[in-house]
Amino acid sequence: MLKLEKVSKAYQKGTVKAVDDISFEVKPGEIFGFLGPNGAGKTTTLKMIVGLLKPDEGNIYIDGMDNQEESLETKKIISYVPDTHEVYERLTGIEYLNFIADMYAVSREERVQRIQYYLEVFQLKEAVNDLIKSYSHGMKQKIVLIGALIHDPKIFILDEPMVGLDPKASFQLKEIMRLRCQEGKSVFFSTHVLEVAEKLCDRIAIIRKGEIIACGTMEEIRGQRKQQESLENIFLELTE
Ligand SMILES: Nc1ncnc2c1ncn2[C@@H]1O[C@H](COP(=O)(O)OP(=O)(O)OP(=O)(O)O)[C@@H](O)[C@H]1O
Repeated sequence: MLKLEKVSKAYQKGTVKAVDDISFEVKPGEIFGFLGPNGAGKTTTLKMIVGLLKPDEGNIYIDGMDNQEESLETKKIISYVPDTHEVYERLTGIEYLNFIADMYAVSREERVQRIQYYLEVFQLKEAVNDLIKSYSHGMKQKIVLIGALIHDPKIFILDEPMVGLDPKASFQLKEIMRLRCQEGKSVFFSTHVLEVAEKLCDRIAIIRKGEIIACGTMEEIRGQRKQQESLENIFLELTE
C-alpha cells in the first residue's frame, strides 16, 4: 500500500541530514506507527510521502504508483493531517467540508452521508454552521480530521494525531483507524505517545537521527530484547 525505498532528505544544502536511507512498507489493512524523539525525521518523512517535500534520493510508492511521477493520482487516494491544524478560518465548518469534498470530486450523496456520520462521531453538529475562527483548537482539529476523511482515502496519514484531542475524540479517532483497517485501508501516523503505538499499531518503525533503528510488530521488536520489556524502555534504550 505504501512503500519507501532508500529515501533520504537533507536540508540547508545537504548539511542537515534529516532522513537517511530509510526503507519500510505499510501493508493493506495495517495501522503503522512511526515513532521517534524530537527532530528524528518523522515530519520530514511524512511530508515526502504526501508530496510536500521531494526526496533527494529514493522512491516512494503509493498503491504501486511512484508519488513523484504520478503525483496527482497518488494524492487522490491519500489524506494528510499535519500537526499544525491550519484551516480556512473565514469559512464555516460546513463550507470548509464542502470545499474539500469539491476538491476531491466527492458525490453529493457520499459527502452528505460521510459529513453527517463524522459530525455525529466527533460531536461537531451544532458548530458546523459557525465560522471556523470561533472554534477551539480541538474543534479545528476535528474539522480537519473530517475533511481528511471525506474522500474515504486508501491511506490515512497523520502527524501526531492525538495531541490536542480530548479523551473522547481520541478514542473515536482510534476507532475510526481500526474500522478503516478492517476495510483493508491503511493508517500511517507519527506519535510520541508510546502507549497509543503499543495498543493500536499492528507494526511500528522507530526512527532516530534520520535512520530506522527498529521495525516490526511489537512482538518482533520485543523478541530481539528482554521478554515483556515495555515499549517505553525499548524506545528509550534504542533512541538514547
Ligand atoms: N525546513 C528545515 N530546514 C532546516 N532543517 C530542518 C527543516 N525542517 C526540519 N529540519 C531539521 O531536520 C531534522 C528532522 O526534523 P523533523 O521535523 O522531520 O523531525 P520530527 O521527528 O518530526 O521532530 P518533532 O517530533 O520534534 O516534530 C531536525 O534536525 C530538524 O531540525
